[in-house]
Amino acid sequence: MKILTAAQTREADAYTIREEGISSTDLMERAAKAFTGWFENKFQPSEEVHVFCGPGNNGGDGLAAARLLHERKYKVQPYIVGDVSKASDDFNVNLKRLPQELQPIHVEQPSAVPELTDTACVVDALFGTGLNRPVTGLYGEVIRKLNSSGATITSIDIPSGLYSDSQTPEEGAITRANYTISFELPKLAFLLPQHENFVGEWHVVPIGLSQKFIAEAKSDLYCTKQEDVQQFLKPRKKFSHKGLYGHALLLCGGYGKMGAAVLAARACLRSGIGLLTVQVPQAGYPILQTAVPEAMTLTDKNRKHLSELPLEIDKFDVIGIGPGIGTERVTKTAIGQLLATTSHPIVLDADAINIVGASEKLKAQLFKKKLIFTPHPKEFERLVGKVKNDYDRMQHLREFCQEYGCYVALKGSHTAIGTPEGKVHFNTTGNAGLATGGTGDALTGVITALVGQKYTLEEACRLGVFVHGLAADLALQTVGDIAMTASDVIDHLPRAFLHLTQPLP
Ligand SMILES: NC(=O)C1=CN([C@@H]2O[C@H](COP(=O)(O)OP(=O)(O)OC[C@H]3O[C@@H](n4cnc5c(N)ncnc54)[C@H](OP(=O)(O)O)[C@@H]3O)[C@@H](O)[C@H]2O)[C@@H](O)CC1
Ligand SMILES: [K+]
Repeated sequence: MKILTAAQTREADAYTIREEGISSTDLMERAAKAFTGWFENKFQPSEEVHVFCGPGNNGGDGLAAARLLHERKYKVQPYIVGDVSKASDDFNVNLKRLPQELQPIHVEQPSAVPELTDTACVVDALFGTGLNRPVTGLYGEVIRKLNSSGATITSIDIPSGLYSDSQTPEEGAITRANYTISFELPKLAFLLPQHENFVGEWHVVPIGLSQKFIAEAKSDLYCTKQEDVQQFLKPRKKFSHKGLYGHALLLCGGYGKMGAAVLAARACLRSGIGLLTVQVPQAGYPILQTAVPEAMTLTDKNRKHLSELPLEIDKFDVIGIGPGIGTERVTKTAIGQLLATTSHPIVLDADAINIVGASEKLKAQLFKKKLIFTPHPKEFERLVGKVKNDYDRMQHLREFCQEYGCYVALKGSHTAIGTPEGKVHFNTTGNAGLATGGTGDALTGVITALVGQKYTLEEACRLGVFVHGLAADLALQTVGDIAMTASDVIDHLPRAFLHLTQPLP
């Protein structure tokens, strides 16, 4: 699914109106119906609903929604905030459509906003994608009052004051929504962690914008949805054998961190790899052989740390390296050798990333190799330096991938996958249960397995991150996010793959 800018969304609206020959008022009615459809499923008619409308089409949506909710017997009070002498045409049409008994309160002073109780619902329709400067003055005061009220806030299209696709200036007030109901496509701002407290739980509702326009619109930004990964998921063939599904090598584990190797290995096996060899320091041999009997185990000559590469390294289809390896000198040397001597696709995680990030010499060896990095934000900063905010981080992600010709899965609640072409794919599965040790090791195993099965590096990243998050979402139903462990995620990988191959009810 593509992500468009606010300007492109306006063009999509205009194009749809032209192509379909419908009026902009009808499109607004569709949007308001899509919004109230969601709202009615969430809130009871017994709730009092306060709808705050600004002067543009977002305010027009608010007025239309107020009318529709009133018809469905909600106790609705619309508010018109600020000077609306230059309000949009569709705002004015919907103002006139308000029934006699639904008269709006005009808010010209912040004091006109009533004290709202914790049980009140607020619909925030002050500004949408037409926002063109930071929100200050009366509108800013109103937003601050709503934010501190304790009412449950649902924003129409986007929290008012939040810029859709660039950094909101510090002086601008932004609604802190509990829910955001966005039309047709998500906005880039929803996918960035710094906006979590403004956007709340977000949902996209379709309003029938032109699919032709969206397909042709230029964008490097995407959301990965289930139907996207299902398009390239490879079914298992009937007449197949393990040799067809790749032989992976995992270079993982260190003294006190053999668990990382166990988790990566178990996740790799649960993601369809044909054969798996794990090389661990000597101390890890009995652990691996006992905990993961399906994997072949090689031992390093070093008892505690990764210090060498296997002799027959060429026989492997893919190498995953990093979980639990530490940053000893001998390990740095082994990584230097790996980058210098092999042409394998390599998945680098954890301390493998830290080691590369700390050495200009190693970085110089990254160019034009088949590499996937899976850093969390701190590890990513070790690769690219300090970043200022989430937009800056995304810019660095694109530049790093373009410069080195590699893939980076930057982990977060919407993991962002950068590609050498400068595209970014945001993931849409996963939950807070993943914020626990070992889930990253599991992801390394999953992606390594997919590369081994000849998925392209881009497919392996997108499918790997998606299915790993989906496994966590399925685990959520039985263990919840507080108790979730990396092993729970791995244990749910089979159901996650099943869900993709034969969707469950
Ligand atoms: N197009 C369609 O058919 C459909 C559109 N839809 C809906 O329309 C929304 C976009 O509507 P929109 O383009 O009218 O912009 P919107 O966000 O309401 O605000 C513009 C107004 O705000 C003003 N203003 C801006 N910034 C300001 C500030 N900081 N402080 C104060 N004022 C500020 C600006 O005034 P001006 O800049 O002239 O002062 C102008 O009056 C979109 O999000 C979706 O909800 C759906 O119904 C589907 C069909
Ligand atoms: K809004």
